[in-house]
Amino acid sequence: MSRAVLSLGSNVGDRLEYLRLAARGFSDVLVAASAVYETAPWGVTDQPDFLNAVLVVSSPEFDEWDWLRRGQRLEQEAERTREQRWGPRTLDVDVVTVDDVRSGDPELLLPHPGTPERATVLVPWAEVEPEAVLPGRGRVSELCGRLPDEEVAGVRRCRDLSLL
Ligand SMILES: Nc1ncnc2c1ncn2[C@@H]1O[C@H](COP(=O)(O)OP(=O)(O)OP(=O)(O)O)[C@@H](O)[C@H]1O
Ligand SMILES: Nc1nc2c(c(=O)[nH]1)N=C(CO)CN2
Repeated sequence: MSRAVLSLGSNVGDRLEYLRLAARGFSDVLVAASAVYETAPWGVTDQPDFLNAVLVVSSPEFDEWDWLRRGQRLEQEAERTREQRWGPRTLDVDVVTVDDVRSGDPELLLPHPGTPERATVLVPWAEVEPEAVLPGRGRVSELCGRLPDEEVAGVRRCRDLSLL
């Protein structure tokens, strides 16, 4: 049995359709889906804005590697290519947490190390799980509160779009 938090991102092509492809790919194990957010790019800033969202998923059969593999299969379905670190992509599925699992394996770092600094993950996650805790780092809502205002403001909820 495991429960995972997944971050979805897209900034190439039909961004909403790619996020929906991912949501459909997890529909059998879906617990909750956030709203869709339009977000300013971080890392490589000279690229189009992203759509981001978070899924909470749970399955009696899955371990952390199963979540990673299913996400990677969906990235392939979205014809994702790997050209540049932090560069444009049709679909990114990151495993943010799996229960309290800690992993230093470079193929699956858990919790995902970028999480405390990424408003694009923390804001949608706090929306679906207001009491959530990032293992070892504290409450997600408090981590959000520590980010610079302009980063949080760069994560804009799209009221006219929905994942499901
Ligand atoms: N928690 C994780 N979730 C998803 N992939 C991970 C995780 N930890 C390590 N990886 C590994 O990261 C590798 C590269 O992933 P990817 O190209 O999506 O990185 P990125 O999205 O550009 O950067 P970042 O991981 O900082 O968001 C994959 O081969 C995958 O095995
Ligand atoms: N706003 C935003 N910026 C990014 C994102 C993302 O999901 N959202 N993902 C990246 C590579 O993982 C690089 N930059």
